[in-house]
Amino acid sequence: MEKTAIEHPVLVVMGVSGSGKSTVAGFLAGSLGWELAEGDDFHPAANVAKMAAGHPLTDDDRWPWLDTIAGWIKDRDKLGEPGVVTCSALKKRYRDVLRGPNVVFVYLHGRRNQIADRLQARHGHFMPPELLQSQFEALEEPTPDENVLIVDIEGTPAEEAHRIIDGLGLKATAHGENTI
Ligand SMILES: Nc1ncnc2c1ncn2[C@@H]1O[C@H](COP(=O)(O)OP(=O)(O)OP(=O)(O)O)[C@@H](O)[C@H]1O
Ligand SMILES: O=C(O)[C@H](O)[C@@H](O)[C@H](O)[C@H](O)CO
Repeated sequence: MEKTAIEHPVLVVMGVSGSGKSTVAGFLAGSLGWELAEGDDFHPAANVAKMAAGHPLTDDDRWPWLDTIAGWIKDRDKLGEPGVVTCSALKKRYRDVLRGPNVVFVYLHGRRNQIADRLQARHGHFMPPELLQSQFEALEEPTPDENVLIVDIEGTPAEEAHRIIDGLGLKATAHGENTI
């Protein structure tokens, strides 16, 4: 996509479980000095329990969660502040809930095997690696008309964040921990 001309963008870092949303969003928000929200924190407890028990969420499980994230995005807009939020946003109709004048999607694209390896190596997270198959089944990749930057999940998280900042024509302003 073109470099963003939006004055206060909210970057929605999206992709299947294990694509690196939380990790990369941390570097992005840290480097840009922008507010960060973790989409997983907006899930009702029942959703987390369901996933932890090995069951994929349904559309009905996801609508209230998406509404909450959309609310966070709108609040940033009202404040005239940029931000970064993680959200799997797997289907086009989920992204329709999140879309807005200030929203730019950043899709972390990777091969299934590569992501499966990362999930196998990840510990202490409620999401079981076995749900990756269902995540790919639900996935409708964003198309170029969706105001999206597509990023391959190659290199270190800091390198990925650097490519995103560059690709969107943004400027890293902050220095310190978790910056690029
Ligand atoms: N660029 C990278 N290179 C190597 N490992 C990475 C990279 N990005 C993320 N990881 C690792 O891959 C695993 C998955 O990343 P992360 O938890 O950020 O994904 P996620 O998309 O937020 O997953 P979920 O949706 O399940 O919360 C983590 O263990 C993380 O440390
Ligand atoms: O839409 C979904 O199925 C969920 O949002 C999942 O993607 C989880 O939230 C996440 O992957 C686990 O951290």
